Amino acid sequence: MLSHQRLVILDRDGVINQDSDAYIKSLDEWIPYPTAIQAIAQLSKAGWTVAIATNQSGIARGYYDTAVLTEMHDRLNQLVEKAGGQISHIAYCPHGPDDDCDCRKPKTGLMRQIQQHLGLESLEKAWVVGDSLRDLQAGSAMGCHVALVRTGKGFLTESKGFNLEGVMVFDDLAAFTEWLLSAEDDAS
Ligand SMILES: O=P(O)(O)OC[C@@H](O)[C@H]1O[C@@H](OP(=O)(O)O)[C@@H](O)[C@@H](O)[C@@H]1O
Ligand SMILES: [Mg+2]
Ligand SMILES: [Zn+2]
Repeated sequence: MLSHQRLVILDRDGVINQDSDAYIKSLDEWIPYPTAIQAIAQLSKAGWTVAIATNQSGIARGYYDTAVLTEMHDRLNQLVEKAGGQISHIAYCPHGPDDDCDCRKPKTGLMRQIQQHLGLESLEKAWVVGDSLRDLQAGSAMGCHVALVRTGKGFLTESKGFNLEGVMVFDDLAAFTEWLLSAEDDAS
């Protein structure tokens, strides 16, 4: 049982890699933010557990399949491991908006999958970092701390406004990571 919640759950598109309104449909279209890869490695090296919770409705829409998604996630894991870090679990929702599944954010099924995979009693005190309101809603529903990044759809999400308490806003994942690790230093 992982005792304390030094856990960060990341949204993928728009946080770790560039997003597109045309979906990320192939390995060639999956373009990571270099600073995000470094940030994930930094979190790992500082003893944080990193997991990912991502909606992938492009599968239900027929734009790509799970084999292509696996190629993207293998590349992501390679890059993070090469930078000295690791990703503990990638939870994805392959369903579409009309499939009424339990896992499409803002529902909490992906978060609960990560919780179960890590053997945690709760996700309270874990951090959820996303670029869309649904990411923050899913995290908030699980009692997590939530942070919005301005990359991907984040700037638009911020400009639209949201009625969620306690959302911290950062320019990107690197800025969130720098804040989190320095806040921890100050507290120690
Ligand atoms: O940000 P995460 O959860 O990692 O992934 C988001 C993607 O699955 C896609 O989600 C879609 O939303 P709809 O699924 O069509 O509502 C659109 O926002 C696309 O632009 C985006 O690439
Ligand atoms: Mg996103
Ligand atoms: Zn689903």
